[in-house]
Amino acid sequence: MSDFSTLDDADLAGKRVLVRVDLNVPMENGRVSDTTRIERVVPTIRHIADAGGKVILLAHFGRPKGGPDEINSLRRVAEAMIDHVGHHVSFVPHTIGEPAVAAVTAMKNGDVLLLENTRFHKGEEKNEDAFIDELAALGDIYVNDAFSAAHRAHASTEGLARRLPAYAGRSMQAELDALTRALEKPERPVAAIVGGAKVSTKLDLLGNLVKKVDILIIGGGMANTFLAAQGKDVGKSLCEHDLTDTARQILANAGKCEIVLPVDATVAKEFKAGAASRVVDVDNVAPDEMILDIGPKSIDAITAILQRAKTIVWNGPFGAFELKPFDTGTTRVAQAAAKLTESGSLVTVAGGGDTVSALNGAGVADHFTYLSTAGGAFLEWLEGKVLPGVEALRRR
Ligand SMILES: Nc1ncnc2c1ncn2[C@@H]1O[C@H](COP(=O)(O)OP(=O)(O)O)[C@@H](O)[C@H]1O
Ligand SMILES: O=C(OP(=O)(O)O)[C@H](O)COP(=O)(O)O
Repeated sequence: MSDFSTLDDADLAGKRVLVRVDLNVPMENGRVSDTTRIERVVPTIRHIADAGGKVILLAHFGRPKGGPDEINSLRRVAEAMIDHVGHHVSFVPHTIGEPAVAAVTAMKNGDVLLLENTRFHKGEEKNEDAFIDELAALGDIYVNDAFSAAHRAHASTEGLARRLPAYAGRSMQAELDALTRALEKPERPVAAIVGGAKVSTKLDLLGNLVKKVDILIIGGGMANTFLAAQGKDVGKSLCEHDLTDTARQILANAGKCEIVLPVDATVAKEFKAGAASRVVDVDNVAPDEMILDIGPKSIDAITAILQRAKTIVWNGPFGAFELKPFDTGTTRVAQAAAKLTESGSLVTVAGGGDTVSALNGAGVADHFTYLSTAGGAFLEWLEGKVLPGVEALRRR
């Protein structure tokens, strides 16, 4: 980590420290359902607070469209943080402007304050100078502890690092160290598992990923788009029909990489826990049904691949794991991977807010080689891409 200044290099006492964290945590019924991302930033928060700095947390939540909304407010996340941080975490429902300035001005050394969702301002995702200026006015120094958002060149992940003295936080350091250690020279065959729901933002990655891995296993909503690209009727499934051309190109240009798609699926007519479901081959999904998980034949095929792989990298669940029984595919594959890790025959690295939540739910999180907080950022790092949030921290 000699490329970066870290908290060990920073003079923190009395300073207003803007700390970018990733609090884009899974929520169920209005409550944080997995606290991994919160737990991972606690060492940085405590270090700054204990050194007498004022900790001003910046984070995004969800993908709000055009301004503030209650569902994407960080208020409930602030409440969930208090148990973990061991300090009171104040919350102000503003990111910039007079109320944010007033809240920062009232802080004492060692206080922790969370500002409202940075994405409530269009300048965040556009990385606009005017928004960077408003954020920079709230702090003396900047710390980035959000590796999982480092693939975004946004004001709070990239712009601020160019404006203020910038440091890598403890979690940022730990992620880069752990991923480098586990995956710099991976034992082959390497299998990547990519599933989940962020099809449009992750599909493009697969074109490069097939050049890096020996086997690409596609699941979740991502697989539905590939099945549609093969001309199958996926009914009401989560599917990006306008990306089927991209999916077809990825299949056509896979080269030596073996691409594995589900052969069967658990389908239902309703997107809810306990919905009446049936198992069908992927050719037989009815127009009013949606694929909510992979089926037993697919689970067997994937666990057989794990037996011959030496390394797996995994982002994105195989199904809508929050709704039982549609967690079955993810849980069964995760349990098989954990067993092989324990026996020493497989290195298992998984990442992503929901993926980690699913693996925690499956009771295997402690048995994987490494769990990253990052999903998309982890995949981009794996592709060898420059991550803007990491790049901006490098000493110049
Ligand atoms: N077949 C499916 N249909 C609908 N949603 C799905 C399906 N498979 C997976 N998902 C959803 O994908 C979400 C996680 O995707 P994503 O955000 O890409 O993962 P991560 O946060 O780990 O990077 C979960 O909320 C899960 O319910
Ligand atoms: O949850 C995140 O990414 P992930 O789902 O790929 O793990 C990050 O907070 C980035 O969110 P974004 O994909 O809306 O930019």
